[in-house]
Order: sequence, then structure tokens, then C-alpha cells
Amino acid sequence: MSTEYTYEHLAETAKYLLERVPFRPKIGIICGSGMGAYWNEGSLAEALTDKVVFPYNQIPHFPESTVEGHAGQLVFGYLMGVEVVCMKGRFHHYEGYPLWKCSMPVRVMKLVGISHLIATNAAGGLNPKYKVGDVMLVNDHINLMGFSGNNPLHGPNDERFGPRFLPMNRAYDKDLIELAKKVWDDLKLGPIHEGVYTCLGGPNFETVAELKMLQMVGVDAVGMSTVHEVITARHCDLTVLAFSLITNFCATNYENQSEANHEEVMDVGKMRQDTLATFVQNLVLRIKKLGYPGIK
Ligand SMILES: O=P(O)(O)O[C@H]1O[C@H](CO)[C@@H](O)[C@H]1O
Ligand code: HPA
Repeated sequence: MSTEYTYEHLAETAKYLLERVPFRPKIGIICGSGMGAYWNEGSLAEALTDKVVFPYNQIPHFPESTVEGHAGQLVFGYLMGVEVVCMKGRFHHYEGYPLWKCSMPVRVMKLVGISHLIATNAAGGLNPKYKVGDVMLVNDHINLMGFSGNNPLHGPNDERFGPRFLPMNRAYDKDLIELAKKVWDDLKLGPIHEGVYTCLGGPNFETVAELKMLQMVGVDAVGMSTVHEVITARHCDLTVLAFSLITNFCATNYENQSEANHEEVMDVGKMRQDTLATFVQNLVLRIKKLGYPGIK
């Protein structure tokens, strides 16, 4: 990560937040485009009780949200009685931020005390079995931007966050994936998938040739976030669960006249928000009841 944010900067941010919040969250939740990043009514962050809300532009050293209509808030509160902190909206590379800046809130959440991260995103479905509105638990990713040397951990390493070299073969915690599947099934929410996610830089959606290539290398869902957050989270030893809401189908042939667009992404997010909120609420409850399982 760049030296622009030292450990001391982020510790200052964490101290500012902790001085204003009367409880300590153990679970951090990143609400992406499919989980109310952009709206209030019915969103997961709105379901929190005893909320303490920090607009990003009031938090020391935090980047500013630039996406139109983006709430840009860090919300502390209780979800089904479980202490959590929610990012209502995230930072993307296409907004002009380097990856280390996009994922700095993950380190801040670590410093305020979380041990578990639930990262959510909206993604295009490449796996032909997926339908719009489905949920895919991420069991692995392909760090395409990393192939060209663009990595959130690029630059000097501070061992207080984590090691210089880190394994990524168990990045997505298997126990949490199993637990998430069980919670989903117990709630009788229908089918749920497991698959591989990749992040492209955006902001344009993909060409047909790009999508065909991604499909060939085993990508099931494609988006513009999450991968750098998960790398940063694993670096500082957080246990990670991530899931994608499939908001659109990726066209892998030229006959398909449909075009991906952000309105559809947000519409599908709104359509599925109640289901996803119920899922996440029950999931955090189970994680707490089980004593926060997973790789710490
Ligand atoms: O990944 P999240 O933030 O959920 O949002 C996804 O949806 C937006 C495109 O519609 C992009 O920002 C993409 O990354
Ligand atoms: N491609 C990239 N990012 C996305 C998509 C997509 O089809 N849908 C939602 N975010």
C-alpha cells in the first residue's frame, strides 16, 4: 500500500470513530451496488438499530464518494442485536482512486475491531446457469488487475497490518461459505451458487470478446470491485465472505442486442434488497452465535 496512508493515519481515523461509538463491531459489511449503496429506503444499512452514522467526507483521511447519488456513509449499529459496521457505498478504481485508497476502509474497519468481513457486490453473470437476481457466493477470484502489477498492497509493507507475502488460496473462508449456504437454505430462498469472481477496472462494461475470454478462463461473475478489498482484508487477517448479486446477464455473442447499464444494476438491487437484507441479518446472527468461526 502506498506510504500516503501510514499506520498512524489509519489509527487516527479508527480513534476518531471509536471515540464516537459506544460499542465495538466484530463484523464489517460492504454494501455495494446491489445492497443499497445508493439508496436509503429498505437498504441493509437502514435496518441497523442504535445507528451512529459518519458521512465519509467527515471522517479524517477518508476518501470522498464521487459516484452520483452515492450515500457514502460508514454506519455503526446493531443488526439483529449483532454489533456491525457497514460501508454504505464503496470506492472504485474507475472513480480515479488507486487500489490502496479504494480498500483503505477495510484497514480502518480492522482497526476498529472487526474480525470478519462480508463484502457484497453487483455483478454480471457469465455462467450460463445463472439468472438475473441470483446470488453467487464467491469461492475464489481472478485478480486480473494484479496481472499487470496493480495491487492494493503495492509499495512498502507495514508488518503491523500483515506480511509482505501472503497466501490467497484460502481467501474465501470455506466454513463461512457453508454457513451462508445453510442460512440461505433454512430461509428457503431458492437456489444459491458458488463461483469465481473477477474485477475489471471499469467504468465501461465489457466487450463480447472480453466476456468470451473471461468465460474461457473460468470466471462466473464479473464486476469492478471486491478483489482489492479481499486482498487487503486477508493481509490483515480478516475472515472473509463475499457474495455477488447477479444483476445482469453478460452477452457472449454478437446477436444479443441487450446492453449492460447501471440503471438495470440498481433496479435489480432494489428488487432483491429485502431478500438480501434478510439473508445478511440471519447470517451475522449465526456467525455471532457460533462464536465468529473461520480463519482469524
Ligand atoms: O461492485 P459494486 O460496487 O457492487 O458495483 C458494480 O456495479 C457498478 C456497475 O453498474 C460497478 O461499480 C460495479 O462494480
Ligand atoms: N460487468 C462489470 N461490472 C458489473 C456488471 C457487469 O456486467 N454488472 C454489475 N457490475
